[in-house]
Amino acid sequence: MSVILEARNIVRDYHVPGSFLKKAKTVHAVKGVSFSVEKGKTLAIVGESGCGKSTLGRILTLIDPATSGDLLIEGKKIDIAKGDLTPEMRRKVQIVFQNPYGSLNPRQKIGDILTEPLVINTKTPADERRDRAMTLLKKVGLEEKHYNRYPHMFSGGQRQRIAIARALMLNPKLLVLDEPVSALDLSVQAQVLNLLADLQDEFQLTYVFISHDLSVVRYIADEVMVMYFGEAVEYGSRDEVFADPKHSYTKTLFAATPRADVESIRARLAKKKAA
Ligand SMILES: Nc1ncnc2c1ncn2[C@@H]1O[C@H](COP(=O)(O)OP(=O)(O)OP(=O)(O)O)[C@@H](O)[C@H]1O
Repeated sequence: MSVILEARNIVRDYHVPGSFLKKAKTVHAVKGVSFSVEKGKTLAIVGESGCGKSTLGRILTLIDPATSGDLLIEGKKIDIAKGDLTPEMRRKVQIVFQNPYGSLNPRQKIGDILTEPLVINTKTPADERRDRAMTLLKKVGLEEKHYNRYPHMFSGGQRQRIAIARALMLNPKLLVLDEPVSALDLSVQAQVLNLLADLQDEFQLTYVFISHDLSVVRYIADEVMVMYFGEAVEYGSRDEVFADPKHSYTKTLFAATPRADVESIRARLAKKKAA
């Protein structure tokens, strides 16, 4: 199995300037985190609000620079302090955000939202851009007629499908999924998670799945990393971590999590394993 992404000792400090009433301070959001993800696999990064998981997700997609550490994409080292990715490297990693209402420009038609990454990053001719957008619309369970509609005409689940299609337009190797289903109803969550599993199979995608929801993580992850105050306190295969959590924080986290109705995801994964 080939490693698509390797993160070595990633650190991110935020310097918060002082004011008349408050002293300046440094927030240590990520404190030296290392992990790797193999092609076609899903690493879930779990932890409660403020543990640094979104910061890490933004570093992986180079939206946010790291203070120090190394990031290797397909073995090639990226300067993450500068975030100077070549267009080719930038295409390899894409992100889907939590909020399907905020992440799509309300003034753009779906066709323009989908083709924009190709306009910005490639010289793909207009007719090919349109063809690719149409193909991906169908792959995510939408229809060609949706191409000329606006985001407000879609439900939350459909908008997240559009955001997933947009992330796939550049044919990436790795998707960072930052709480991609947390804003959706449970039944819609299951549909979107099943879609992600199908797309992963079809395109051999690698996922970094950021979530606070253990019941979702349990069914989609191959590997799990639990973060606590900027540190990775647990890291291993899903079965190991769930069967035998080592850190007291993980034990507390697991004990406090109700099981959600994710039977369809469980069935989908059982089928995948049996195949
Ligand atoms: N731009 C910033 N400036 C200063 N501090 C920040 C900034 N962004 C994040 N932080 C701090 O870094 C820490 C980690 O934040 P981060 O958003 O990564 O956590 P999280 O686990 O993703 O939480 P959530 O799920 O609520 O988004 C928090 O203490 C947060 O307040």
